Amino acid sequence: MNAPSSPAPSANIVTVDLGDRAYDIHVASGLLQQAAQYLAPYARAGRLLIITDDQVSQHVLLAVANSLNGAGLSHEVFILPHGEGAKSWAQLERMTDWLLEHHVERADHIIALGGGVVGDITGFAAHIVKRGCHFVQIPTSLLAQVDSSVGGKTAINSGAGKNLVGAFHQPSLVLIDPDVLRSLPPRQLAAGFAEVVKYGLIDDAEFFDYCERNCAAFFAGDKDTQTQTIIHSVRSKARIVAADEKELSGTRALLNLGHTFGHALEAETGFSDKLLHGEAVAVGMALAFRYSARIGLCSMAEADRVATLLRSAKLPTNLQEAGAVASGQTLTAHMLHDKKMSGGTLPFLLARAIGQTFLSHDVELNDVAAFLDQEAGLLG
Ligand SMILES: NC(=O)c1ccc[n+]([C@@H]2O[C@H](COP(=O)([O-])OP(=O)(O)OC[C@H]3O[C@@H](n4cnc5c(N)ncnc54)[C@H](O)[C@@H]3O)[C@@H](O)[C@H]2O)c1
Ligand SMILES: O=C(O)C(=O)C[C@@H](O)[C@H](O)[C@H](O)COP(=O)(O)O
Ligand SMILES: [Zn+2]
Repeated sequence: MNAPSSPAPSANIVTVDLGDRAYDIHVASGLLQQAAQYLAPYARAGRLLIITDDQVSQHVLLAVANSLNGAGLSHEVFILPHGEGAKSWAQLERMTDWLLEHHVERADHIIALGGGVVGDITGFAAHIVKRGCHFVQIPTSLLAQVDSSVGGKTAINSGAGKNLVGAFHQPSLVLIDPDVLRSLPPRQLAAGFAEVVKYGLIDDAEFFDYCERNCAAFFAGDKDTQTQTIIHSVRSKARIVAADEKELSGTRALLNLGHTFGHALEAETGFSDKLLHGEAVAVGMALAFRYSARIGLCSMAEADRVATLLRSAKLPTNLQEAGAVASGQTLTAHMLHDKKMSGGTLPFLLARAIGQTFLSHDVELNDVAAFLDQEAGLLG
């Protein structure tokens, strides 16, 4: 069901154009105070099931709860522990048991209120409970607002690696209120900015310029800059997802820029708050550009420009800052679990310039390992 919702007068709406699974992303300041207006069509018998985490429940839940209460809608809340460790079989089992105890029905919409962790695991639970129900994304971290809430990649991590058990399952609606970023810790804001910069690096050099010019205002909390940045990012993501929903043609794989390196670093640091996903992606993108320079695809000046912007957002750009100084062989062993692996080879996202990323099928993993040894200072 794609229930109609009357947007707040000032809401910006971006549509993810996926035919009968199309949905809208509403972006507006103060949206959560009006959550009931958007969620009422999804409340079966006047009740909603909300999944959140133990930090978001302290900072954001009240605004949503007040809105629902004011509209006479009841809700039940399931609280995950915060952090990447919650994307686990154990938490998925707890969550699905809870949903079943609360008599979730196939036509129901579960509400994911939180960062990418809450969104990814809730989306996956929605995909499997009763062989598939629906969900609404209310992303509360910058990373979730600009990236994870859009596009329907849902997953948990497995012992073998990142996001290895999951499904494509699109949400029915995405509600983004930039105001909630006020309570987001600065380190988490920076982590989300890495995925923002990614859109510039993929195919939008002009947006990369915008990020350079507006980075200071963004981190100073300028509301207009933050809102425009979020809107531009979700437009990019919606466009790429609509072109290649299930990552079949290579277009959506562009969104994986920096992630082959990044996921290996997250695995090496134990999927913990030692290295956040966005931080791992920042290091991964800097590495992808330096590797592209090493093999003569782009200039080192271009790679330096990427690292400079990431550093000005206080993001790590090398293995030392990531706390993941490991041998090339160790890191490339993690990469063998990458979901892009095909026929025993791993395509890599490389770049000819800022805004000119492409999927290369010619990369030798041994050469990547040698590059990483050099980056780690293990070679002369
Ligand atoms: N599905 C996708 O397309 C996709 C895309 C990118 C990332 N991801 C996944 O998203 C996850 C990372 O997401 P994330 O960076 O949002 O991490 P997260 O969900 O752990 O949230 C970051 C932290 O901020 C807290 N938080 C969130 N919103 C807050 C707010 N408004 N105020 C105060 N605290 C708040 C959370 O409790 C958490 O501690 C990773 O697992 C990554 O793999 C998925
Ligand atoms: O939506 C996509 O497609 C992405 O690749 C977005 C990434 O930022 C995100 O981290 C995604 O989960 C990584 O995809 P995966 O397929 O490698 O798990
Ligand atoms: Zn990512």
